[in-house]
Amino acid sequence: MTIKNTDLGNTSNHQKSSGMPVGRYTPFVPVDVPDRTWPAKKITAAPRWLSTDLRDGNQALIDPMTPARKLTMFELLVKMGYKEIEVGFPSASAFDFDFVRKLVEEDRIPDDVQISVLTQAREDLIERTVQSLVGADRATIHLYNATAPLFQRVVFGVTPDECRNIATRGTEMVMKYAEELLGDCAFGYQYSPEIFTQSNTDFALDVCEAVSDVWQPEPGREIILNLPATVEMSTPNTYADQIEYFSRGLTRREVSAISLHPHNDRGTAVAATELGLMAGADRVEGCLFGHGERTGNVDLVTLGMNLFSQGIDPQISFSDIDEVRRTVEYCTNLPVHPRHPYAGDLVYTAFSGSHQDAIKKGLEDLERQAAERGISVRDIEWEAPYLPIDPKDVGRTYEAVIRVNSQSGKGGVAYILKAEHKLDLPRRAQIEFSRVVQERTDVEGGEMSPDVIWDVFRSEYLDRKTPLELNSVHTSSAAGERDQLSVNVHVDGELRALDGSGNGPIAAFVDAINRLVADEQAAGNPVYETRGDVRVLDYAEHALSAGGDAIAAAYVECAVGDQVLWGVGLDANIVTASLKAVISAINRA
Ligand SMILES: CC(=O)SCCNC(=O)CCNC(=O)[C@H](O)C(C)(C)COP(=O)(O)OP(=O)(O)OC[C@H]1O[C@@H](n2cnc3c(N)ncnc32)[C@H](O)[C@@H]1OP(=O)(O)O
Ligand SMILES: CC(C)C(=O)C(=O)O
Repeated sequence: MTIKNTDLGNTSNHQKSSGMPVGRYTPFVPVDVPDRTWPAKKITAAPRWLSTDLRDGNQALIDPMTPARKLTMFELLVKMGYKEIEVGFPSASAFDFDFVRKLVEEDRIPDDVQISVLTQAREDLIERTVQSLVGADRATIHLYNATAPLFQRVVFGVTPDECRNIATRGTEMVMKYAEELLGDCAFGYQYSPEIFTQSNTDFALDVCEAVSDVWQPEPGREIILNLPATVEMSTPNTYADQIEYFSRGLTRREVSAISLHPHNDRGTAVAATELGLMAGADRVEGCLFGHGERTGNVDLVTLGMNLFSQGIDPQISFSDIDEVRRTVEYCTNLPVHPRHPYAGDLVYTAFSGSHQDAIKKGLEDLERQAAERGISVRDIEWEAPYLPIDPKDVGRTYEAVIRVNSQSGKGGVAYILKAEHKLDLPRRAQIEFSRVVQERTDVEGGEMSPDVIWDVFRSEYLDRKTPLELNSVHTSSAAGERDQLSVNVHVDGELRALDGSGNGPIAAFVDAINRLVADEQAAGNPVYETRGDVRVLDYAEHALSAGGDAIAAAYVECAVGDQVLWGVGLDANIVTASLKAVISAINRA
């Protein structure tokens, strides 16, 4: 045998330069943490969450939320369990200011919820921001300025000392106006060295220490130091290194909450957040479904559900994920992607045959275990192929789990017949019917809905009335004797009385049919000339439901001449169901 050399080029992997201007980009330089400890850590509890849907999420929308939509979003967040909610940038617009006023004046903030508001470090904006909170029982004022060298040079035109000064002066002004205007309000303080990821970590730490010197955190008077990956710069481990480095270097650590605020520029915000938590962060800021500037803030739904799927309570309820999704779509006017983790339309759906087969077996295994242990499936530890969580835990249904198109196999089709119609087809019948479905999907393309699958099944197995249709059945059997059977059958529309005998009613019925064919052939009836003998090869039956008036399903595999086919019969009487199944196979021949 000769083996052809399939090497297409000189390089080992056949790939060629893209020709794209890669030389314009420089790799990120990570902070050096050779003795990092975070890789060995585990996340064992939910962090403190802050939703910034109404601020970072809102500022990035094509159509910022109207006051009514903002209120709907606020109420959703409260209902889900968020206790820290950034409600806006009050100095940005009358809309934002008025919304905060509405929450305060209409007493819409539950006692266990802390709202926060964002401001630049500019005196007029700080004063206006604090004014928006007058009358609030508690609130957090969040101040930011950029510490990254690029921003110092290009945006602000400041030296590092001046940059630090913007932060400390801003903090002083927040304290001044809050003390002047907020009376009894228990106000908290949050500072963000913006573009933390692009800043020198030592410098960001230095600015945060200076800000803390002004705020003077102590027990009962924490400072939140929020370290934004305003732009996600590199692989998630580099963010975790920055967080561990910062956390270790920070003084007054026990009275400082280290907060993560990741964006998703590289598509790894969720991973960066999880590693950041392992690196010691206490708190996470993000948006539902990852709304927010550019590629979005980190997605709070994925983060929360990732915890849930590990057996850790996210302390946020996602039990009606579709309601959460619908509300967010309404408020943001943007759709959630069908493949969005945990919530997308397609994420609890398998089209492909091998996935459907494995899921069907997995769900059956859970049912079997539940029956053996005498408990509900909902109390069984979840373990199912391809499904990281039970769709029912987020209010989705099994019905949507398996859907059928041209990529589907017998498992999916069988699952739908079982889930929707309680029909548990024998394996070879599954294979046969999935071919029938495949022929349809190959011709028509697209998805075949459970209703259409059922129509196809009925017309293929249950609704055929020619050449035979059962009219009535009489059987008699005595111990040790063969069953005697008399049936009235419509044969091509004409009612005929047939008799047969055999070991059991099915054998007796087949005998009756074979006698009919033999008689007609002997009489020279051309219709029966080529009709072969009927033989039963396999048989299965089950009840469709429990109880005395249950319907029985019978499946009979018959050889009709040289064809092998399955027939299906449904009837309240099991004998009638079996005979109908034989007729179903014959009518299909
Ligand atoms: C990463 C983030 O998401 S940060 C939040 C960003 N969100 C928003 O900006 C939404 C709301 N913002 C706004 O509506 C407007 O920016 C306003 C109303 C707050 C301010 O508007 P303007 O006064 O027109 O200023 P503008 O936003 O253009 O800011 C630019 C000026 O502010 C300075 N500035 C920007 N950020 C800050 C800051 N955090 N602290 C102090 N000064 C700042 C800039 O250096 C610049 O100064 P210059 O005019 O002397 O060059
Ligand atoms: C204001 C800060 C926290 C911000 O939104 C960011 O840096 O992305």
